[in-house]
Amino acid sequence: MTFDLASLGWDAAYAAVFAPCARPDTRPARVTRVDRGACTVISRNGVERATFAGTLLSAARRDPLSLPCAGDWVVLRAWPDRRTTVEGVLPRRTALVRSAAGTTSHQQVLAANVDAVAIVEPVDPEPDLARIERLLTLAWDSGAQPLVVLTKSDLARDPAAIAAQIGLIAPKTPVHAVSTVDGRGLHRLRPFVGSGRTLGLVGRSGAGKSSLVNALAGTAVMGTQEIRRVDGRGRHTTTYRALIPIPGGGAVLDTPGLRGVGLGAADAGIDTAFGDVAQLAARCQFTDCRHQGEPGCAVADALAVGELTNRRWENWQRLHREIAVETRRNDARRMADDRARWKRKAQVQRPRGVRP
Ligand SMILES: Nc1nc2c(ncn2[C@@H]2O[C@H](COP(=O)(O)OP(=O)(O)OP(=O)(O)O)[C@@H](O)[C@H]2O)c(=O)[nH]1
Ligand SMILES: [Zn+2]
Repeated sequence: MTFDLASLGWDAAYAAVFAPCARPDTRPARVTRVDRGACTVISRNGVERATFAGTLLSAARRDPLSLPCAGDWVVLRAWPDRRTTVEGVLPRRTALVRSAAGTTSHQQVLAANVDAVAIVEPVDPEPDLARIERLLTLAWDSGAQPLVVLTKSDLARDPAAIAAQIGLIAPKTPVHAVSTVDGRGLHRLRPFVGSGRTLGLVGRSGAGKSSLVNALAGTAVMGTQEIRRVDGRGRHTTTYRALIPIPGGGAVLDTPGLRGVGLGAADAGIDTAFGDVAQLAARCQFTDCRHQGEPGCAVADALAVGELTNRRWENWQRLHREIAVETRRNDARRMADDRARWKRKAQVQRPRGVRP
């Protein structure tokens, strides 16, 4: 069986980056999931399992984000003893990165090389606006096009009205209400999983991501919550990320239900996700306005007339603080890493028996 990698997004630009690694025993592949220190990939030969090359593992000690993750294009190598290894990861075009809950210093790539990121949020119970804003910030920072998918719209009386409301907090972002029960709205998502295109899904556990994957892929490829509930372990979340090819189309990349999503250093995302607030802030009389009662503050004026809600303003401030703290922490860690590296280097270079 040969698999057409172009349907998964392989193109001339990826081929050009891969070219220097092209050898009779190497081939390109896309990672569909990572678990237990190895990964499942799709190459032209179809689905394969591969372990990580030693060079990859030692690079990961310096930069954990460099390890392969779902959606990555990688250089696969076949060994005479039938082992298959991942030798390298091609540069990511987009990367959805979060800071793990609690340990904000630990970052994790949730999805690589997705063209669009769907923030999946149910209409019932009521959508959580702060969570949507947080995930939009992360999505804009990834480099991919965000969209909001409101699931379970069969449970709402007026899903179009809810979508319009969400549109107000999601500048430049399409908002689609869908239902996997009656199928409404799903056709609007088709273009995002057309041939060569990959749609990433993020959202809390139970938002309806697995059901969406099944509806888009046309088969029950992902276990939904109902199925997992009977496995007796009481676990409700998808434990692995998975890139799933869509028959006749591209792919969808599901991520596990996220509880705490730290923003990391997603400063590039926040100005777009909150484009309206950024524009307001730029209109303040003083360029260094802190929007805390200074004269001529456009933010204060907008809050006074209700053009900007207190809820959105407070969330913007919260997310901004979080990014600032994380950026400082990252800088401090980078400096400590650099110092440690220099120290090691100095020890290696110092001739034996010579004391400084
Ligand atoms: N009424 C209705 N229920 C839905 C719809 N989509 C999903 N559900 C239900 O919502 C629950 C959660 O759906 P899942 O698809 O498992 O949610 P998930 O986001 O994949 O959850 P995790 O795998 O834990 O991340 C299940 O009981 C589904 O049957 C929908 O369109 N309408
Ligand atoms: Zn101001």
